[in-house]
Amino acid sequence: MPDARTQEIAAEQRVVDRVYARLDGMRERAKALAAEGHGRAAAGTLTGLVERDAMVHRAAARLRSVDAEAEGLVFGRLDLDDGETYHIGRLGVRDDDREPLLVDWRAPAAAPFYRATSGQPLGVVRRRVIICRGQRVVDLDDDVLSPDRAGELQVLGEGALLAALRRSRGAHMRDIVTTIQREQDEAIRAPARGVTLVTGGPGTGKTQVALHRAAYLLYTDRGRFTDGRILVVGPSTVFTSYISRVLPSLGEESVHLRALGELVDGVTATRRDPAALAEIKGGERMCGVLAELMWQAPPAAPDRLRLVYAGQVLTLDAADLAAARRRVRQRCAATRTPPNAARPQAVAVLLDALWSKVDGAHVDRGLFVEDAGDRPELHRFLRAWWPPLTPAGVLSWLADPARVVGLPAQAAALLAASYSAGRGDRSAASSDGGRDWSVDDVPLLDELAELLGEPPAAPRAPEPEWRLRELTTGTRTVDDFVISCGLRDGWELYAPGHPTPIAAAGQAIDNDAIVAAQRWAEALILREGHRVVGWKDGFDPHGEDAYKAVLAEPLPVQEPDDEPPAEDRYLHVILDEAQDLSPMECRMVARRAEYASMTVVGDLGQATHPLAAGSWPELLGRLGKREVRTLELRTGYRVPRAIADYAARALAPGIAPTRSYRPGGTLSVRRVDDLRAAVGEEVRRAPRDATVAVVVADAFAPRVDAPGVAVVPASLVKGLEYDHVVVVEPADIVDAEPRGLNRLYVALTRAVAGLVVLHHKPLPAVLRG
Ligand SMILES: Nc1ncnc2c1ncn2[C@@H]1O[C@H](COP(=O)(O)OP(=O)(O)OP(=O)(O)O)[C@@H](O)[C@H]1O
Repeated sequence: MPDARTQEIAAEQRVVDRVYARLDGMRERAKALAAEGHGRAAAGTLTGLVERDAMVHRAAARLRSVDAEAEGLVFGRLDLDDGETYHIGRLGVRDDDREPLLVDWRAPAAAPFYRATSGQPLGVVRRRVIICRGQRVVDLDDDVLSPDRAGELQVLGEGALLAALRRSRGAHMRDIVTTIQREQDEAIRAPARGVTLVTGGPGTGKTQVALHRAAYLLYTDRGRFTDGRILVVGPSTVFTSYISRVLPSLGEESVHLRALGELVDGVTATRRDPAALAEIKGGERMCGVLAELMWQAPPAAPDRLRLVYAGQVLTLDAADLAAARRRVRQRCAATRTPPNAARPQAVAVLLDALWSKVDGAHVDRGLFVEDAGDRPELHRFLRAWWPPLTPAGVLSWLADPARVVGLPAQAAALLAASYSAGRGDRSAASSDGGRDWSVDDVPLLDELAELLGEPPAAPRAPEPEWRLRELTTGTRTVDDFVISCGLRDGWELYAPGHPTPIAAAGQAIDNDAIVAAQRWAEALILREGHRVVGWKDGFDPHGEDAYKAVLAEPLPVQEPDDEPPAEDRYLHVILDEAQDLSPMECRMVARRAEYASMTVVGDLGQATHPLAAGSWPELLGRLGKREVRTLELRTGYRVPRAIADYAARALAPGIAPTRSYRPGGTLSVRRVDDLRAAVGEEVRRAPRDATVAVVVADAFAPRVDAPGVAVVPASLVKGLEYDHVVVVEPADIVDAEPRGLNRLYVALTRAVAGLVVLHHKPLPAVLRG
């Protein structure tokens, strides 16, 4: 006779088997639907159901393939005081009669699984965590909620939580859907609108909350948020790669996950600049530097323009051209025209400047403008003097310190040096590929993209002929389009409301060939946004020799779209490690969050950027967001108590240390003579299947690097965790940058099981004693 526990496991196994059998049925239905092609496109509930089945099936198939080790689809059960029971899983599955077999963990009915305590049972009498390996139930963990245990239970599903915490780290973060804790659940299920700020110390699950929240939002409003409308931003590509499996393991893939260095299309920046440079590039003063820079002459711009007109050689020298460039900028400032849309202004200013060089009152200005404005040599000159600009091209100009306007000389020199020496490419015309941009450059590229405007798709045609050739025969307007055999040879086309012809066909069309003239007029009318539906004879009230009146109707007008293009628009932006954003990075994120609600996640105690905001209101102000609901996570699940207490010595004053839930952990602090040898020894000593990281000051990394040792520069360790961490020479980490102590705090809070601190120099004062 099997014992009670074995029987319970067998009962849960039957439920799990039913769920998988049902999923197989859904797969068959989805396959049949695909085989029928689009024949079943008819709308209706049945189609809706089949679509949903196909979607659930796809998600389930994905869940199974993500991670062979993943806990199964079914992981929980709630027994309620009214006798009802629910099984809870990674997605919702219904049986043939539409009765729920499995409740999605994000559904309201599943909320008590993460919220009920003995003090506040929410109708729950028992919460059960079902532990599966694939499709097999291997264990159960029950919480019986009863009033006499009120106040006793600190965490939900303690057995399952401890088991989860004991599992060794893999290369990727795993989801926590079976063991989400109450305060985490409140943050995950907070309403989507406005700004939700989630704060908490290292290891309190902020990143997990951010990712589970993305999955939650997709569940609650899939119609709105699906197809890449949620953006998750992390600090580095190492970090985004580390967390990249969590959402797929929750069955969700349509979220955009990007590191800060990847927010601008076509750029993948992974390198960070040293603090002094990051401080210059991250400051809002750079907006002014860039706004000045983009109006400067491109490095390859010619400094002389020569044009022969009516036997005269007209020349604009470097000073004339510099003055012309200033005038173009003035004209553009008045109309807020960006440089990439300013070619017409550049043409007009150059023609003005050339006209000022023409000698003789007998020359007609209109004829001069018409002739000179059409000259190929003028347009060749313009292509080099006013080329379309790319953000990458313009940013590279900063390699010349003389171009940096608005920064002290020392900062300008430092900035310029970062773009020379093979970094970047000074040519505006070349493609952006292959440049070694730093993460700190990306907001500058983004800013420039906005300032420069889109380059015109094709070179602008010179001023239309008809505008330059206005007739002086007095005012006439017509009610319809009219082609008229005009005062001069050839045909003229009049448009309703225009006192002068909008086009003249000159000699090119034979006056007798009316059909040819009509075809010519038709093409122009179409360009004006009208369609010709017929021709009729009439008479010209103005008395020209011959005429044809045209019947035309407007082309359907496309309603202007108030909303920006869909691909530019995120509806929710989740920002992890937000404490570290510079003002320029905030501007870059704010552009993407203009139409979005936000979840901002971070820990001021881990702020390492020299320009990091001093408070959350300051950071939210930089993001242009105000209304905010704040949720704080207070319990740490990563760092064992002994290590957390030691790390807290490096915590900035005024910030409360995190209460650690994780048991165990070892800490060792040693002074050694040979750091390299000691590091090697520590790495060899670590358990075979454990993840190990050696964290060192960035500049020190090459000296420790040795075969088999995973050396992580301190600047890249944020957000990551390892079973064992060896922190090498804390004094170097602290001395490397203005917020070195915060950096050290980050490094000391990465270990899940063991922390070893190795030093040769004296320890920083806060760690002594
Ligand atoms: N409810 C939970 N159940 C199981 N594990 C959890 C839970 N909450 C957090 N963890 C684990 O704790 C570790 C830290 O989580 P996470 O990285 O999300 O914390 P964080 O607050 O973002 O940390 P940091 O600020 O250092 O980046 C992870 O291994 C995570 O899986």
